Amino acid sequence: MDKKIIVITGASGTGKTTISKYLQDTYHIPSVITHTTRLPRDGEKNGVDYYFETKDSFLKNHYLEKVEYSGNWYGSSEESLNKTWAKYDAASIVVDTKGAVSYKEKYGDQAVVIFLEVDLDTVTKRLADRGDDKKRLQARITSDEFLRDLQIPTELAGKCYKIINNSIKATQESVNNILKIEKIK
Ligand SMILES: Nc1ncnc2c1ncn2[C@@H]1O[C@H](COP(=O)(O)OP(=O)(O)OP(=O)(O)O)[C@@H](O)[C@H]1O
Ligand SMILES: Nc1nc2c(ncn2[C@@H]2O[C@H](COP(=O)(O)O)[C@@H](O)[C@H]2O)c(=O)[nH]1
Repeated sequence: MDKKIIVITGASGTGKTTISKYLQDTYHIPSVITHTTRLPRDGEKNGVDYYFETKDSFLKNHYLEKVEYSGNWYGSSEESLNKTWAKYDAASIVVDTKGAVSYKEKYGDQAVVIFLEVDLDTVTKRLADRGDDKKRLQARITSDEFLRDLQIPTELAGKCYKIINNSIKATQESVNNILKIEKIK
């Protein structure tokens, strides 16, 4: 079987991490851990949620793609993906839409892109309920990157699955169907 990378994208708070956890828990599809210079949120652990980096240590790694998002750097490495593919046929990764475009361009049909959409009021409430710091939340939801990621980028038009993540149950059903269509599980 061709190795697959399930690229989960969409604006901050649309449920990308929730879906990657669902893939891990239900289908044993592991998530490729990415690197960031942002500080950990309550409960986040180094090597589990992210590799947390300083600005200096971030620059020392080699990335397949890297982006600046709302004032912090994020990057993912080809080496991490290849290590995961050595053990599993499918992996997932959570990235912004710029990262998703990079994966689609590099991996073509091997990259199954899922774009999550939630309306602005709902996503703002979910981020506040998640416990995001009020000042940072305000900066994030007004950032160019957040506003850009509310819509599918033109490069991915017709090349990704869109799920409107209103109900978690319905979203999980949509994910199950995508895995069937893509013959992943
Ligand atoms: N369908 C849903 N209904 C209600 N709450 C949801 C739903 N999906 C996710 N959530 C909640 O919304 C919050 C944001 O979800 P999550 O952290 O998965 O988003 P994200 O896209 O990974 O965000 P970020 O990019 O900022 O890391 C979480 O508290 C999560 O539990
Ligand atoms: N292009 C990439 N985007 C990434 C990567 N790791 C995470 N992300 C995305 O950044 C924003 C902000 O994340 P947060 O955890 O601070 O809320 C979000 O859209 C992530 O999906 C990466 O390596 N490359």
